Amino acid sequence: MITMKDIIREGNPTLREVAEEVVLPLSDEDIKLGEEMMEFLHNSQDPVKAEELGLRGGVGLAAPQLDISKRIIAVHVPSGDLENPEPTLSAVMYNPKILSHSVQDACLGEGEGCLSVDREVPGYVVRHNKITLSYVDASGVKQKIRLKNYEAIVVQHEIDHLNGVMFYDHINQENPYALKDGVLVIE
Ligand SMILES: OCN(O)CCCc1ccccc1
Ligand code: NI
Repeated sequence: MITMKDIIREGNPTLREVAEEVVLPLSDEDIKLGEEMMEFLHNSQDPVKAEELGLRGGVGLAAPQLDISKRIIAVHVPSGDLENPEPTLSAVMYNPKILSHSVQDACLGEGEGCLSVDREVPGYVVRHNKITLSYVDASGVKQKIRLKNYEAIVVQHEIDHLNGVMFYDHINQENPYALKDGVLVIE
């Protein structure tokens, strides 16, 4: 089971590597890894388990954060509405690829954090508001989906990890809260 000790922190060179494409058909090892990554996200969002296991809550995780330089990410975005417990996005994605994106940019009003970064780094992380994404799912089936707003932000954060990019690389050093006209701030 994945816990915080398995997550590498900034300074580890793996976080700055471009990860390798996963070989298809998916190996049992890569399928099991995806399952463990998703299990970590579920546990990290369960107050009892997160407390027991000392987990930081996360809505996404990328294999390079486990010192595994493979293009695998897991995302699990809860709906945040107790009436409707269905997550708005839950998937293990192999070889995810952004096929196209909106001209419109967006950022989270509260900025971003990262399980591999044990410090606050304030500032807007400007990303694409909408993306069209392809990936291979855990059954080996090629998927093509469109995401927007928070879900699109999360997936871009994870795909950045596959390319050795950290969220703070996007923050304007001169003025962390500088915003060009038209950037959507998602609260
Ligand atoms: O890479 C996953 N991770 O470090 C957990 C945090 C994920 C995340 C946090 C804020 C905005 C988008 C994504
Ligand atoms: Ni991260």
